[in-house]
Amino acid sequence: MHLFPALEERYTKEHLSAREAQRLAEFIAWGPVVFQVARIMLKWGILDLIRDSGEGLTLEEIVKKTKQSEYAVKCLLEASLSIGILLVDVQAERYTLSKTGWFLINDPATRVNIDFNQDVNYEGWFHLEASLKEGKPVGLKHFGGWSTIYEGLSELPEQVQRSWFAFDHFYSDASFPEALQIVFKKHQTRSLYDVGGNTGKWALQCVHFDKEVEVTVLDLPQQIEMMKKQIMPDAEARRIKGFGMNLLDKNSAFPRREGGVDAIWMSQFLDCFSMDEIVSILLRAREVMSGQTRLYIMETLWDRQHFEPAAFCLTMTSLYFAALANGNSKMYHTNDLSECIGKAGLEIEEIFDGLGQGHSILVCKLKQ
Ligand SMILES: C[S@@+](CC[C@H](N)C(=O)[O-])C[C@H]1O[C@@H](n2cnc3c(N)ncnc32)[C@H](O)[C@@H]1O
Repeated sequence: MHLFPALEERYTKEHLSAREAQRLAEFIAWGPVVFQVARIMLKWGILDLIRDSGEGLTLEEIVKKTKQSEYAVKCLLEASLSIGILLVDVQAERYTLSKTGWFLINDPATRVNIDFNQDVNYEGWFHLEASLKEGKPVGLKHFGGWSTIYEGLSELPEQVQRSWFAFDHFYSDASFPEALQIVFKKHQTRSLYDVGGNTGKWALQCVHFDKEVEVTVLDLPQQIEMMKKQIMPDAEARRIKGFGMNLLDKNSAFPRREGGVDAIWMSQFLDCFSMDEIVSILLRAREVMSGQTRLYIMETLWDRQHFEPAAFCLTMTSLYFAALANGNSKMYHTNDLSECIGKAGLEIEEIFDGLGQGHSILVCKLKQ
């Protein structure tokens, strides 16, 4: 198995002493409440108050400022010491932030992940085991009876939608500026299919970046409706079309365009499907490709991360796909996607790594 160096260093040998390993085992055993304590410390503003205090705060001061009970604050502060997000001065009995506490407040990725896990995943993960056994998102049922989360996206409760979109956009938005350079500067792109284009964010960036390109967003019909509403106010949106289709339906073909299509763009899209489904989608993409067409697959491939925490987030995200999203997809390893690409009669021409929060772009063309 090929891994980028930071992952090879971490995942191939033991780094912990026996004591550290035992502590980590307990950290895992108490994982759900570790998460909840940290989340509440953020939500109630206790971490912010402590950060802004300069010399730290006492229990009494925090009780007064938050107007929560002494019991509640005491439980949270003591647990926060053990979790490692606070430090205490034993003489003055003042609490200050640890480095980890600082990251909880300031790292945007961590904040997005906390909201995503609380609002979208937390209850569903209770059903992870059944989901893995059945290959179905059993954890989705408390939101609705859809077979995948994508069918229900437009109907999810408002807060759940907010956290879902914030998670999705956080990762892809950061990569769009570099991706535009790759799609429009390296190749002549006058027409582009944005497959799984969601709210039309990338499509809008394309029509602003290139004054001639015509974009067609392919997505589920209900998503296309949402997308159209979102892009409507933008004058350049007249060069964006929507095409509603269910790509899980093997008979659902990509639209044919007179003169062919220069680019097919799939960003954070193929991770929504099993490997067999990916092959089927790529085979249908291939039908509308010519020798000039390039297929750009932008994914967060877990093995290609320069920093291990990013790989950690991705292998955990796979379990959102298992329990909530569809029960059969994941954040893939490069080898998995290459296998699908090859089976669909395509080949990888070039790979760009390290975009935004850890995206890679696989540029593919028809197999010679
Ligand atoms: C994770 S989002 C990616 C959004 C966007 N491309 C980005 O990079 O942020 C996946 C998209 O695929 C769409 N999708 C999922 N299943 C689909 C299906 N069976 N047919 C068509 N589109 C689908 C979803 O509606 C959603 O817009």
